[in-house]
Amino acid sequence: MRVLGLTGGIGMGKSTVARLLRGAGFPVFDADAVVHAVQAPGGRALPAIARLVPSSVTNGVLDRAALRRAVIGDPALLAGLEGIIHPLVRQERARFLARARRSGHCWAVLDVPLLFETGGDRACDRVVVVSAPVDVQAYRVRRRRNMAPEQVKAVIARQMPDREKRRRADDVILTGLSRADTTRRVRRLIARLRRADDPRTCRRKGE
Ligand SMILES: CC(C)(COP(=O)(O)OP(=O)(O)OC[C@H]1O[C@@H](n2cnc3c(N)ncnc32)[C@H](O)[C@@H]1O)[C@@H](O)C(=O)NCCC(=O)NCCS
Ligand SMILES: Nc1ncnc2c1ncn2[C@@H]1O[C@H](COP(=O)(O)OP(=O)(O)OP(=O)(O)O)[C@@H](O)[C@H]1O
Repeated sequence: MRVLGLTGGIGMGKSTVARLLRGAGFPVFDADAVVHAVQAPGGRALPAIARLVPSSVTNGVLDRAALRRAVIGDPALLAGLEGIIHPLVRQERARFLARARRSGHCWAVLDVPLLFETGGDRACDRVVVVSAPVDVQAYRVRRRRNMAPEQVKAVIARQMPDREKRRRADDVILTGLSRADTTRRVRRLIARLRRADDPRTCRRKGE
């Protein structure tokens, strides 16, 4: 089995590409979903987050917007939060890869926003970077989330610059045009991935 890393800056269209790959039968690990799960009521990260930023947790429920406000612009606090979250994400990722390997898939996809920043690309055979022009990125993030422009800037500043990600990528999927165009680009990517599959060693169940 080979591992395909999928990454890109906030709002670049990564989740959209992940959905298309999942729809084509690829097992996809969603790091953001793991972050959300460990931060949900009863989640494994909650006690430590409540100690780190006490005002963000009330009656066992995390206020993500409050946590975001607290950590954005406070690098030490964000590093503390990442220190809580990233080991849990790594654990879940290992479980996911073991499962995908056991079931004999040709490819497993790791959808991780901070793939390069956390060295996760070292576990990948290929890395796909999802990218769009910066003005499209800013527009999407503003429209979808209730985030002030300076918060958007702070998140983007924390992430590796898009051009650096594209430089390190094996494939780049541009999402600045229509959704139909994004879908076509992902189809072409899937065809490239499958060309190198060896049906004697893996299966394409549903893929
Ligand atoms: C700061 C938090 C509370 C904000 O929550 P919110 O619901 O507003 O955003 P969400 O979790 O959906 O993240 C949206 C996007 O923000 C970006 N982002 C999130 N965390 C980080 C980070 N630590 N550094 C850089 N970008 C980040 C990613 O592009 C991500 O896709 C949350 O993102 C969090 O707990 N982050 C720390 C964990 C982390 O490093 N996550 C990144 C994925 S491994
Ligand atoms: N051609 C396109 N391709 C991909 N996404 C598009 C396109 N046109 C508009 N969008 C929209 O852009 C937004 C951002 O896409 P998506 O949620 O996939 O990004 P993301 O990189 O996962 O973002 P985040 O890091 O914020 O979770 C979505 O609302 C999506 O519907």
